[in-house]
Amino acid sequence: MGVKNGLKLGFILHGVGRGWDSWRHPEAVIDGSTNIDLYVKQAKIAEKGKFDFVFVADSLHIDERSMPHYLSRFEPATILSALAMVTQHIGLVGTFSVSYTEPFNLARQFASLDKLSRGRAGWNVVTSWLEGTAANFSRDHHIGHGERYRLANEYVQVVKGLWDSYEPGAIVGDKQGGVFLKPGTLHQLNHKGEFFSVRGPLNLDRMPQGHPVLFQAGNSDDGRAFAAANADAIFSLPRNKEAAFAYRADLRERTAAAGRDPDTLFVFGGISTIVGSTREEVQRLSAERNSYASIEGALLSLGQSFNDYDFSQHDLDAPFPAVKEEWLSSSQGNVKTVLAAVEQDKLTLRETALRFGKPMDSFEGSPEEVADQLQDWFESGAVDGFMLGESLPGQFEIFVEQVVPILQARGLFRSDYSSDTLRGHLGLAVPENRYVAQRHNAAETDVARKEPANA
Ligand SMILES: Cc1cc2nc3c(=O)[nH]c(=O)nc-3n(C[C@H](O)[C@H](O)[C@H](O)COP(=O)(O)O)c2cc1C
Repeated sequence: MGVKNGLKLGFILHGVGRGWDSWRHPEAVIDGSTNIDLYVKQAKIAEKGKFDFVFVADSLHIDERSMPHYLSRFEPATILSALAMVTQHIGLVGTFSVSYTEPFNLARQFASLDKLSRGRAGWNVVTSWLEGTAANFSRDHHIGHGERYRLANEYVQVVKGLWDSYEPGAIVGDKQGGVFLKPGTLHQLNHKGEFFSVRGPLNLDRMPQGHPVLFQAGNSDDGRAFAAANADAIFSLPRNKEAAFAYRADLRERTAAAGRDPDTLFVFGGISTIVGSTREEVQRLSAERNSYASIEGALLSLGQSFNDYDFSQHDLDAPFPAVKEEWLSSSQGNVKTVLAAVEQDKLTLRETALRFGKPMDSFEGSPEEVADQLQDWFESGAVDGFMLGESLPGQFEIFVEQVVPILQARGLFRSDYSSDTLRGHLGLAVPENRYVAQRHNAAETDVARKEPANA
């Protein structure tokens, strides 16, 4: 099985824990989300397990009701740069919002991270879903949903243009000849569009991966269209295998319709695992995990996608509250999924919170049983890989020690890294610099004109 078609694994670094109540576990590290030792430890475990990447999620607005992990956490580029220095192979993926950054700054940050890590950077492109974010960035209003994705499309074109500012080998440093920069190899972008006006060039030469790997995580219609046009990978939170299969099939169709090879967009299903050596142990661990999930936490978690809506003001056992128009401007894909289920199954608020207001779903069982489920989803085309979150402290290490060797023995997952870059792990080509490509194309057209094919 080639690299490109092999199972792919990422791990989400979630400090104090994923969920509103996870911090109460006796082994949860209270300052975990700003604890460099914990991040280093987990990144090293992921690298020992030959994972493709670790992932640092982000958002830019909090209040007292935010998830504990969100309340105080590392800024992604900073922590990923630190992790680059203590790991050698693993990919380093971080979230950055197009709605609250400038393309020039972001292009520079990721080119820096790619150089620091020698080709391991990945950017999770998000548009930010929380209205309150605007007030942290000198704005009166958050940008509307459709406009956010229009902006995202233009933003990505700008950063890709900036990343191509330098042709490969532009800085020759010829001391004898007195030539530092090869003439004609540094280019201005001169972009003028609906949202951005950026001249360039970027003040950083070509990075090892050409462009970092692009991830995206919005699953609204606009989000999927954006991924199909621009991304190398997309995160999803599948509720079951059928839903995951339908989601990936939809993405593959959209990618082909956008004129791309569907095998170049990987779908990562977000799941966690509970691994035990006996059925009783699995049941005990599962009950332990559930004991750190309160209905209050579930309501807060549900509210997160609805622009942090406070569902606790409604009767838990009454039908789900009347839909508010503004919810669709928030995390639209998640909101539509929840509302469709509410409509179909006539759910009460409590039932909705219990179904959707929880951290990632889990695969549970012995190491072999968990490996079986991963294999089944992968081989039935429901996912290209998994984004693992930790269900209980210590479970990730158990996964690496007990499940990964089974996946390796079955030939599903790499036994060692065969590349040093994230693109290499995923089997993705390094994009050709646009100016070099233009010259290649012009040369080919020239040859074709001089040597017309025999009629
Ligand atoms: C595994 C996973 C990780 C995500 N990480 C982030 C993140 O770090 N920041 C963010 O704003 N959204 C993240 N999202 C996406 C949000 O949950 C949300 O769906 C999205 O921002 C809204 O996009 P949409 O309106 O296109 O659905 C993630 C989603 C998944 C499944």
